[in-house]
Amino acid sequence: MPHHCLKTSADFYGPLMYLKLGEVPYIVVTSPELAKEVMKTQDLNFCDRPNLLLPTIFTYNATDIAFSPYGDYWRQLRKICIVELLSLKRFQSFQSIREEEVSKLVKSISTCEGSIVNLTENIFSMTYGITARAVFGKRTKHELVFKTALEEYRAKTRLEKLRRETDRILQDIINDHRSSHEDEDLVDVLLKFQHGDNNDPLQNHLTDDNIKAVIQDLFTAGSETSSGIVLWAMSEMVKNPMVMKEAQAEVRRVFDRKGYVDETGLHHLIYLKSIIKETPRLHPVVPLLVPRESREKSRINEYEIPPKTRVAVNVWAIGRDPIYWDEAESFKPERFVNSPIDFKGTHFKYIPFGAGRRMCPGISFALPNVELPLAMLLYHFDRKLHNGLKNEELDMSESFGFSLRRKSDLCLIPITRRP
Ligand code: HEM
Repeated sequence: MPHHCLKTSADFYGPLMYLKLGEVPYIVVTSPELAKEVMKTQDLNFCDRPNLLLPTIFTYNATDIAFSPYGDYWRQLRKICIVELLSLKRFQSFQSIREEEVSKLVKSISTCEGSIVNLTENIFSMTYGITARAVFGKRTKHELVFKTALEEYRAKTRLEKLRRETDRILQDIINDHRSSHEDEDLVDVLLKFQHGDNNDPLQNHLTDDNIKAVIQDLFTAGSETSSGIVLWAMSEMVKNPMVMKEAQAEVRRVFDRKGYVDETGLHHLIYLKSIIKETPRLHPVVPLLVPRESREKSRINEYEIPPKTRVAVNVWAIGRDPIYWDEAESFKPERFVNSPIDFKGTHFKYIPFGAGRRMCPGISFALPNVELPLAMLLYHFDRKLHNGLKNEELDMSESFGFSLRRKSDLCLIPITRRP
């Protein structure tokens, strides 16, 4: 795991390391102070993205939001993303989609009472389902093919063939949207920016390829990451039964009168929200953040940093550093109850969504996709491990790809407590 090796090196060499990978200069940052220097004090210099092979193939020559170079085009896309695609109004409009998809998950698990359920597969399908409906609407017949193609991208196989396949699917989806006008989804919103009647020349010139690049971003960033947090949180609760018990008691206390879980009561779940904060401290799904690149020659402390130096911030190592966290390796959600630390990228010892100009714009979209399934699973089911495995024996090994996933699927036996 690169983030493990880099932590070991940082323990020896210190929180600012300079590496050359072949000809490519890299700095690796492993402290909150230096993370703040890079992502706040000198954010304007370090907010470019490097030209990487995989995103170039995958995201139409890096014309998406996450990998496009800093400049007017990125600024414009980011604005569309924040004001139009991921706005509060838009997020609220997808509430019923989220509730329906999570209820479907609960129903499907209930039918497997007493037998082994692969929660990893189920959670990924649920978040793909929510994202597909939000981005493509109901109209797509391609969801499964698109999802499989993304999985294969993750395995980095048959890249060129896959790129052609996903391109064909996305073009089909765009064409379908041009010819039918049902409830507005995110593809419809993006299409408005092709033929908008506003005066901004850039907004009128989003090409089909630009739109496809943004769709890929929303799909990958929206599904992989949220599923990852749900599964890591559930795994930590299985390993720490007292935490599970307290979370379950809270959810049932809040929702028992109603008899079911919906989004309106989620704000009462103070302890569950702390679990959701504690999870990416130990298991950040983007452990080195998305690489940045410096635009000019600069200095950090007494060191000169050349232009076009790539930057990795080891969020995974910072989250486990005993200098900044008591009992750093233990899963202790209590540390976040009544704590001012939030996801907004202002507390640099805790930046699972990044910080600064390139910070994740999808936080408010992501959180209900994590809170709602966890609350529903805790409300309806108790669970046990199969093969007589003890809680503390649950394997927590990681697999590194687009996001940091569990290496083995999380499989549990559900016991229905609230039908
Ligand atoms: C638990 C869920 C999520 C986590 C942990 C997460 C984390 C991150 C991180 C660490 C970055 C890089 C930040 C940096 O470079 O400083 C990022 C960027 C990004 N995320 Fe998220 N993300 C999540 C969910 C989402 C969702 C739901 C969306 C959209 C639907 C989204 C869209 C994006 C985009 C477009 C970028 C690129 C921003 C830019 O370069 O300007 N993310 N995310």
